[in-house]
Amino acid sequence: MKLAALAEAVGLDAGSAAGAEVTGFAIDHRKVAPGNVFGAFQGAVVNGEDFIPAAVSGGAIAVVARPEAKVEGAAHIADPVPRRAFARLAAQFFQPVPGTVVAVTGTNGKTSTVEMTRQVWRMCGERAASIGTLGVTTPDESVVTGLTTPDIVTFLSNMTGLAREGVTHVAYEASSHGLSQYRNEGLPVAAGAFTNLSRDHLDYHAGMEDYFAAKMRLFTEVVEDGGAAVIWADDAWSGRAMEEAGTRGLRLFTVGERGEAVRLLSHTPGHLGQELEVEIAGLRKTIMLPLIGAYQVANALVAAGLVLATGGEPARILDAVARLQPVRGRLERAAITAAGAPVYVDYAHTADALGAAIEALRPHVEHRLIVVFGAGGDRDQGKRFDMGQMASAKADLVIVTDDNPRGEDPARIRKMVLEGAPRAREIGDRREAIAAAIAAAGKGDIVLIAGKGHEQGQIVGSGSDMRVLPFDDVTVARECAAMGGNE
Ligand SMILES: CC(=O)N[C@H]1[C@@H](OP(=O)(O)OP(=O)(O)OC[C@H]2O[C@@H](n3ccc(=O)[nH]c3=O)[C@H](O)[C@@H]2O)O[C@H](CO)[C@@H](O)[C@@H]1O[C@H](C)C(=O)N[C@@H](C)C(=O)N[C@H](CCC(=O)O)C(=O)O
Ligand SMILES: Nc1ncnc2c1ncn2[C@@H]1O[C@H](COP(=O)(O)OP(=O)(O)OP(=O)(O)O)[C@@H](O)[C@H]1O
Ligand SMILES: N[C@H](CCC[C@H](N)C(=O)O)C(=O)O
Ligand SMILES: [Mg+2]
Repeated sequence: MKLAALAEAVGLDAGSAAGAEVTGFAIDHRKVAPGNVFGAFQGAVVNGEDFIPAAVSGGAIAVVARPEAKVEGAAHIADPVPRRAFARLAAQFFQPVPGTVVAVTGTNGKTSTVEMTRQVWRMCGERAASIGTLGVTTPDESVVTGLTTPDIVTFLSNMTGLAREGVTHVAYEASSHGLSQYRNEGLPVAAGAFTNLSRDHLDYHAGMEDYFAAKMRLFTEVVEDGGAAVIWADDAWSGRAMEEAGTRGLRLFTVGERGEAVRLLSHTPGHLGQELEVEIAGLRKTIMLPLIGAYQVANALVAAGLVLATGGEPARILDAVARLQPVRGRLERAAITAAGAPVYVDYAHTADALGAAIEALRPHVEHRLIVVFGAGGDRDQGKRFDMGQMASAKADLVIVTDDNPRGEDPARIRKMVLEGAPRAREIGDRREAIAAAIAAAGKGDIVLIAGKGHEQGQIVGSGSDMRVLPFDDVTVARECAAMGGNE
């Protein structure tokens, strides 16, 4: 493919490299191959512009960079927002892509929603995939990727790979990091969904407004013209999200008790799931959702909204929602203790999520709800106090432990959590904390182990000292439950 053709399609000037043949795209100079276009971006750690000479010696024919960057020996495709220009240009190269692509943003519920969207599509007969924290899940396999949102080159090449495998429908997770770094876009996105907004990632974003603005790029820039916005209507930020989508002229699909496209009329928690009365595009039906917790209703219905917005049939969508399978590490029932107390593992790692996970279990608790959790190191510190406070307000026994301390002193992280939960027990070692919770649980109690969900390791140290110690909450819960005994 000639660079001129790719550039013209997105209104960029290929300059001296117009006639050159493009062989690929790279954002890391170490990955540049002859004939590649290099994206030089100012990053959080280093300035990619410093690697322009190395990229050119590696064979880059053109460099997408700010107008003020210095490029010699290759064409300079100058743009004040180089990450965006690069995404648009690269998307011209990575073809074909699946015909129906949707994205989900929000503080909590993205992974669950993309996974449920994939399931609903599959049950409606489509070849569907999802991309997010759990990796890439296709009709044939599931591949763990490590990051929720990969870099733009990996993202677009994954999309092309999926299209070549015959996947026609993809739901992907658009994190605020991914959105603010233009890591997941360029290709036509038919619909975007917003689940909710609450405090997280304020180590990276300047404040809640900045965090919200990053998420809103999904509606203001990423979704294609004439596309749809699916919005959970019952969140404090929903009104503003609707305004943003409305200003852009997107087709609005609101979901929830206040939703119009997908309205939740009632939900009654049962032992193994919940009865939902739902109205979707005028069709009213009562279904059994085979999952517990109000938050899973929200995610299931936003998934239904996405399928509806991309042409799904209401009756088939509701049948599919009634057959949804649990999402790994989201209120996953891991074990039953010797005393008969169920143990759940959940990925709640914000105060809001912790509240939602505890509330999900509350209707099933006869006696006490025991929660074990910690907070991640080298991440938003302000959420720690809030998480402590939420847990102590809503649970009966709180045990504060470690969760990926990374480069921080774990005792200091726990102290910050404990400031919000002064009556909590502190047990740093996560296995011991889980064992203590399980030993303390009697008949009628429920244990919730929060924060790690599907994660397979405890991340300790940073930089060259970083290690991932194998750790799986579900396995540890089972081992501790099998040991039996009360404290
Ligand atoms: C803070 C952050 O998000 N950093 C991400 C970001 O880095 P950056 O652009 O700021 O990169 P940088 O390291 O400063 O480098 C700047 C540029 O120079 C280039 N470079 C760098 C070094 C070199 O030798 N040569 C070179 O060319 C880099 O490729 C980059 O383009 O872009 C990189 C490539 O796209 C990401 O791998 C990296 O994620 C790091 C590893 C990370 O830990 N990110 C986490 C916080 C994250 O993004 N998490 C969210 C989940 C959040 C949620 O679920 O809510 C996610 O979406 O995964
Ligand atoms: N709709 C929701 N409302 C409130 N809390 C939720 C909702 N959905 C999920 N949660 C909570 O958030 C946790 C994480 O859910 P999920 O993995 O789907 O979210 P995510 O947005 O992908 O998270 P991450 O930002 O880490 O990728 C769940 O385990 C649950 O505790
Ligand atoms: N157990 C985890 C959850 C992190 C979720 C991730 N999406 C993020 O905040 O980047 C931690 O705090 O380390
Ligand atoms: Mg996720």
